[in-house]
Amino acid sequence: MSAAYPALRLRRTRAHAWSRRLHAETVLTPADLIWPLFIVEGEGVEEPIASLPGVSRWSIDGIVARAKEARELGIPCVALFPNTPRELRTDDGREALNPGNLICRAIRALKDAVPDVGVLTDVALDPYTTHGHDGLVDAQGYVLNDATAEVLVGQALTQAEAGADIIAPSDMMDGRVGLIRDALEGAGRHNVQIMAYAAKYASGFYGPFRDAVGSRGLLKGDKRTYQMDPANAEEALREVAADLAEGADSVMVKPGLPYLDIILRVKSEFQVPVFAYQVSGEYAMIEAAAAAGAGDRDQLVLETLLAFKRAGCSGVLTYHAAHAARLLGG
Ligand SMILES: NCc1[nH]cc(CCC(=O)O)c1CC(=O)O
Ligand SMILES: [Mg+2]
Repeated sequence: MSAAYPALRLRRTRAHAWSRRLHAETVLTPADLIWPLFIVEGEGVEEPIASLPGVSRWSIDGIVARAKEARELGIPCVALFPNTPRELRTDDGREALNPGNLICRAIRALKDAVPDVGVLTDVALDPYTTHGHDGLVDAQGYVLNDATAEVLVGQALTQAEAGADIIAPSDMMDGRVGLIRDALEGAGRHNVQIMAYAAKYASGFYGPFRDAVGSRGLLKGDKRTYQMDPANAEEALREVAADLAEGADSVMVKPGLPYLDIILRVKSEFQVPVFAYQVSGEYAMIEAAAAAGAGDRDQLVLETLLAFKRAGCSGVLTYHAAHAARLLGG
């Protein structure tokens, strides 16, 4: 028997609900959530995504409705991902630069109808290319860094001109954050933020997302020459340091749960706003577990989201955002 016992009873503060609330070290609120939304052409369209049960692609009117729902629920920001029509996808992804493309029309509609909800946009070419890669590929299929970064600058400016509040480069090219920051400053867009997908891993958890944006069947090979090796943690700190030095306002770790150690290390090393992306495969895993009766859905959702807060995140991108906000009384 320990000498401290019975004076030390850690169970004492857990004995009542009011006391557990009083002693909670971390809180999760709707304000911690960013809601990713998939856009499709048309009017009044909702297309359910089979590998992402409960998540749909919406035409722009539906996206506006979701953003109004976000505002009601206290969710501060939505993230947009277009499913570009197949005939507009090219080897060079040039549709990304079209000011009238699907995502730009959605941004304008949102900033017009729901200006007080933040709009985050993904910068990468994969929803626009015929090969499904995030950048330009050479004859050997290698994704070119500097040539891609140049196009991404144009994509970022196009989104910013349409009204995007947060530019989120998810491509993992070296140097692109600095180039995008310079271009935004040059265009007078001083208050457009950059949330860098700084530590983004070559993950098996992105499958349902690629269905959602329509790139899965197109993707040639994998993304291991630009996304990070899951074996590496120190390299994630270098990635974060580089993006911060280049002007990122916040950094992201992606996927989420398998990389909680990275979140913790990034937060302790840099003391900057860190976000996690609880990605599509993680969402699907929770839904599958709940459907199989392996766990209670609501509890799994709130417990995993709270874990990101505990690890040091300022917020989380999650497909469960609306559901979680409702559970939290938003
Ligand atoms: N640049 C593309 C991008 N932006 C966000 C995700 C994944 C998000 C998810 O799985 O929910 C991906 C997929 C990828 O890198 O292949
Ligand atoms: Mg980098």
